[in-house]
Amino acid sequence: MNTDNPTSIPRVLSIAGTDPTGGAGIQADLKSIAANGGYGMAVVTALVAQNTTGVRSVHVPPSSFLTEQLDAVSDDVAIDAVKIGMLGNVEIIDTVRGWLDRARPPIVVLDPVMVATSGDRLLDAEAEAAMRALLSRVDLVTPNIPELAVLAEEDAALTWEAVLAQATRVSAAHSVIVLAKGGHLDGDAAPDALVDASAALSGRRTVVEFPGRRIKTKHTHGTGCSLSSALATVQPQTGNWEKSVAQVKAWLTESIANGAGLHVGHGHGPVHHFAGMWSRGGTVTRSTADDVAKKWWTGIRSVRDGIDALPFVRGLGDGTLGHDQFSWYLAQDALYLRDYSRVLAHASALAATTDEQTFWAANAHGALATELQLHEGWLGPEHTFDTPPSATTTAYLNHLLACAARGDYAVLIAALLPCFWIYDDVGARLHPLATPGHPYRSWLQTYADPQFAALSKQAVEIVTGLAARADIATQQAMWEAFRTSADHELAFFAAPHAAVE
Ligand SMILES: Nc1ncnc2c1ncn2[C@@H]1O[C@H](COP(=O)(O)OP(=O)(O)OP(=O)(O)O)[C@@H](O)[C@H]1O
Ligand SMILES: Cc1ncc(COP(=O)(O)O)c(N)n1
Repeated sequence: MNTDNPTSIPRVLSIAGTDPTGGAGIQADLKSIAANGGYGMAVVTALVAQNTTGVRSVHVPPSSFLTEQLDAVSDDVAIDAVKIGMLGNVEIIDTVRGWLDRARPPIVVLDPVMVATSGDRLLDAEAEAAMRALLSRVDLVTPNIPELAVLAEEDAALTWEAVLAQATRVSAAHSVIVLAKGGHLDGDAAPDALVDASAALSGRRTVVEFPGRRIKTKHTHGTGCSLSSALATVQPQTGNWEKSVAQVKAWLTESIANGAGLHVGHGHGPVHHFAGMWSRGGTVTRSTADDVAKKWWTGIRSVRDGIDALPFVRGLGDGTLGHDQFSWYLAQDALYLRDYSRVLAHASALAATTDEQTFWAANAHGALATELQLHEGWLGPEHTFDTPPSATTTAYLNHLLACAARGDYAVLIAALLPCFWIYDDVGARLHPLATPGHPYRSWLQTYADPQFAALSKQAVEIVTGLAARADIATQQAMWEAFRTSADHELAFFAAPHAAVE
């Protein structure tokens, strides 16, 4: 693993030929790298006029220009892994080998491209020895069955057992890990195997097999390119070739299975590199926590305006609120706080992280130790719970307790949020009105507590952060729970004037 990379996004360079139809070569590599979580870069060895039916011609730029491209990347960018694909001829192989010796990238995967799926040669016959010589500079080589035979200087293996034996000889002769690929086998299986003659794989085994089912499709153009570039991307993330192959094979199998759905070309079409990502993650840019916060806050604007316009809130601000109404409100609020604290404790019990567990537990404690104590100061400790709960108080608490009982953490904390956020917002407007002589001065002054504002901010961050990461259905359920609590907040502030003349 490259410890110099301050992010978890590996910077992966593909050195390969082109495919203007996007299914193989650097075009496939860049898609594979992106699909597997890497930042893709590409240096072109050869421009290939090809499509899904075959190769028409190959243009190889001067090797000095290849050197310039390679140096342009390595002079500037820290490279975490390199994937090497089509090299074409001896001069290109030598140029890339010289650059590998200078740049010394930490991980090198070689797909020894020799013949395209269409049967067209992509490597000069006389370059095969140079390709073998390159093996000592790479960590992993990914030959298909015919390419493995060329590397072994033997005839092509006819059975999977013969493939594994041949791969073992190549691994031993060139001190390289071989990923032997069964894509060219007949039958229902499409196995692959990591073969390391130095037995450095886990359990000191020489061969680790990855069984696979053959998908009935003709759309396998670029599978080798996609596999090798995905491995170069995943290996810096796992640091373990067995894990990397298992992960990449699962991704590639899904991508092969969905290739036909792309309807690209009349021959061997490409694989669908983003099949899994698009179907499960979607292509729409997801909302950030800030976006969710803005959307929810705007969504309850009418509730907030309604609260500001209530005689209770206005009267509390200008001091005209009747004492009976204020006492009635305090008594209901005390009842509310007692169960609200229980629901906060429930959120703490369900929290996925200890930070959030602590946050909700601390607020459960705060609701009793700080807020309820304040009410006792006004009502008298012995009378705090004298009053029966009003229908409004019961309705609000039932909503919170039901969310707790259903046990969905995301929905529960969304339901708890309005009590932080709306209270903090109303308080910010009320506390400057605490002028000397105001009958509720000491009450209004409690709204000025910067600690509560900080807790409210933190609650907003936790809830909207979770909503931003949640799937659409959960996000919708969170919004519903949040909006319902906001409606209960409005009803709660309206209730004193309905109950007391
Ligand atoms: N029909 C298939 N079903 C499932 N997996 C397959 C199929 N064909 C190839 N694979 C897998 O795709 C990867 C590439 O294998 P393959 O042996 O075809 O390499 P390749 O010939 O170098 O590929 P390319 O088509 O790019 O030349 C391997 O993991 C292999 O198991
Ligand atoms: C530039 C380039 N590199 C590699 C391949 C092999 O891929 P496939 O065997 O699937 O055609 C290719 N066709 N073109």
